[in-house]
Amino acid sequence: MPATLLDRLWALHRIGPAGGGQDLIHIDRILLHDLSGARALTEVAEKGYAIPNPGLAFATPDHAVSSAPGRTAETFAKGAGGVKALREGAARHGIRLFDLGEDGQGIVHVMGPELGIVLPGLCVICGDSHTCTNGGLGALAFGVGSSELAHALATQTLRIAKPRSMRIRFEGAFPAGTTAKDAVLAAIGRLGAGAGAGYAVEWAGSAVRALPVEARLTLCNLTIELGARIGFVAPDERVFEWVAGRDLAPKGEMWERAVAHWRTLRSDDDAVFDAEQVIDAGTVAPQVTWGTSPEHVIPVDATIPDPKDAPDATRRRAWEEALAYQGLEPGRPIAGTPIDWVFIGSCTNARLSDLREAAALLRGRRVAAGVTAWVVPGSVRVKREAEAEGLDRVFTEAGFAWREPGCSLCVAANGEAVPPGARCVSTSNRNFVGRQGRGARTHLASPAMAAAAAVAGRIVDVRSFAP
Ligand SMILES: CC(C)[C@H](C(=O)O)[C@@H](O)C(=O)O
Ligand code: SF4
Repeated sequence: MPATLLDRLWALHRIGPAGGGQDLIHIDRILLHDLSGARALTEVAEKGYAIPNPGLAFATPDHAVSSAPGRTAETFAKGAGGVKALREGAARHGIRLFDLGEDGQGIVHVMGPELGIVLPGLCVICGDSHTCTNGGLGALAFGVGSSELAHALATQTLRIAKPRSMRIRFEGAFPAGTTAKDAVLAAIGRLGAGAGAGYAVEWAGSAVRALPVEARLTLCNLTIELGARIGFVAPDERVFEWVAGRDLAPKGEMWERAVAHWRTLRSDDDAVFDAEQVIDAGTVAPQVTWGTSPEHVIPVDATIPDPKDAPDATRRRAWEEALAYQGLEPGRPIAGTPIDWVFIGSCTNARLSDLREAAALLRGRRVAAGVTAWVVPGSVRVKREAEAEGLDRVFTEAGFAWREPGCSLCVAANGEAVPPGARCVSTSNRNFVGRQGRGARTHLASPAMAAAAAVAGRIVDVRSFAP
């Protein structure tokens, strides 16, 4: 029987049937952050659970911590309780914590792959919907609730139904100026924000195989915005090279054995998927969202859609509401829309390669008057590596603020927010109503598009900006 990569990953972790159509599966790594991770550790304490394998869990604060230079857990007072619970729970059980100011701290989905906590083929959970990011390394990774986290901490298992399989292939080559962010936004735009519900998505095709590893993390990051909890790319030699030498990656003889195993993690050529989509990579232009769902996305050289053209009444109403919230008029080009803020950050686009792409656009240029522009590196490592290359100076000389690692304006859960009515081009993954602050208007785009917008003071086609 030909097998999909999902079949293989599932078979590697399935312990047996758990009733009700669910399986009991083994969990290899558990990641804990200052919101859901702190809640899970509190639940563990309340229920009196033991954590038999603390070496398989890792913690870091990222969500409700200030990104201001010199920040501590107390800088954002409302977040301090979560950080305290994370610290106390980690210390009590011997779970490794990458704390504020320490090497390794960062957005949980950035630091996990970076430190080799996440490896190809592992089953990874975190109390966070963007855990699917880790699929970029070929891991089976998904978000869970904090009670499930507590259960997994106590038992190293979870009950879950095997999802159906969907393959989305980008065939051909992406044009110049098109990034993984544009590819996944375009897929969500064409297929819809609910298209992946109930599926695990394997991102495949020649254009995906050609993507660098960090771009695959970006691609998988937005799988949840397509409605699928799980997304992955079959791991290949590029991934093994990227993982090699990381702090917790296997070494020596164990490395050789691991790579031999990882090479088996792929779908058979004749595997059959429950659903399959093929997108011509050559048709994907740089994207920008206009509305309040990631599916409200258009190529940057397109016009803002008219609700009259919506495919049904539900979407017509949604489009009208989105345009009203965003303060946009249908039928006008999205390029040229004046902006107030730019945010380069988040688990989508705050790795070193993302900062390099943005910095390449900014050398010798200045942020437009009236635009507030922030870079929030994804982790302490990203920040240090960027500083070693002088990227921080490129950003600050252009007029960007260079801040401390965390989620920051992606979710505005740390006291930082885009002001009401202000328009922000953001490299994050969600443009929901109020996501970046009450009344804030978000336009999702790639790091290069965000940098170009900062310089122009308006939404602009990155292809008209020669580096
Ligand atoms: C706060 C957290 C649980 C949440 C998530 O699950 O994704 C956040 O990270 C987000 O991106 O909205
Ligand atoms: S950066 Fe944004 S999307 Fe990623 S985990 Fe943090 S809040 Fe969620």
